[in-house]
Amino acid sequence: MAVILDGKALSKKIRNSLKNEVKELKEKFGRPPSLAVVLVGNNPASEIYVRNKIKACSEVGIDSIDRRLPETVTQEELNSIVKELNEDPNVDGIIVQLPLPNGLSCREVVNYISPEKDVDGFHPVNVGKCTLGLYDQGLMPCTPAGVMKFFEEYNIPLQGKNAVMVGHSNIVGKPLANMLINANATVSVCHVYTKDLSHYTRYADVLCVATGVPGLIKADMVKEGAVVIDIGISRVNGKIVGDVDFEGVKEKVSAITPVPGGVGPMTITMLLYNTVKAFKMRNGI
Ligand SMILES: Nc1nc2c(c(=O)[nH]1)N[C@@H](CN(C=O)c1ccc(C(=O)N[C@@H](CCC(=O)O)C(=O)O)cc1)CN2
Ligand SMILES: [Mg+2]
Repeated sequence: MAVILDGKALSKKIRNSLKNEVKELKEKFGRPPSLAVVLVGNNPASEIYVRNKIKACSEVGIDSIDRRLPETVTQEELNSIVKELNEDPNVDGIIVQLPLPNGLSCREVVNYISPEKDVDGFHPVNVGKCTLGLYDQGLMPCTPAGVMKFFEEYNIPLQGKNAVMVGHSNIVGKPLANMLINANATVSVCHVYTKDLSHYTRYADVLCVATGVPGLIKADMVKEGAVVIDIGISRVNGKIVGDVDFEGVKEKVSAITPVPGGVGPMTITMLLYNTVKAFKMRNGI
């Protein structure tokens, strides 16, 4: 029987300890950590994620600033709002919810965020620190950092294991592949152009999948006893599903994340974690 890697339970545990830490920081510094969330336009999924982030902040005592901007905002206006937030001493973390509407460059605006307030870990300075394994010196991207927390919590060894990352996005695939390399796994990165995907996936002791293709990974594509991390989220007939055929694959593997309730909640938990970390780093602790 596979162990179901429970992102809700792990999130609860981390959020409880953050709540205590936030209380102490507030007593010591006179204000709690604060997160600014910038949302452009009205993508319904983004609105839900932003609402969940703000609610999660308030549950642990983190202040939040909700900046809603119309779809018609220009790149210059968006950049200058980020600049304002960079200069606001009472703001510790800044995120720009993705995806942005067509015509706005995500890379340009992310490059405007001060690296020390970049709690998504998307700025090139933080990407560099992630690649170098300098985790304590910067802010690491939330979803990959959340995945690494599963390995820690469930004592899943990585050293010398064959790890396969399916998906090479800047926000998940590339940083997670680097974190796995830093943990001394032997890492292969596959993506939409990979020929014979199952040649790689069948070889994986640890299989991480972040493609957004529902049900891409079937039972015959995974190794017996593997650990499977499903980072995909799609809506199929109103139901939220991952990239892995959970029902089939769970019979064969030693551990697997469900969707929903696996990696998703950890993304928001690590955002809270990074906001507290940014506050502490900005206050010299
Ligand atoms: N600026 C950012 N934009 C985006 C990020 C990000 O980390 N930073 N990641 C995704 C969306 N995302 C957070 O923003 C996110 C996605 C999913 C979940 C989550 O908890 N999923 C639940 C299911 C929730 C549902 O859809 O009902 C789960 O898997 O259990 C949290 C955060 C893209 N944009
Ligand atoms: Mg994410």
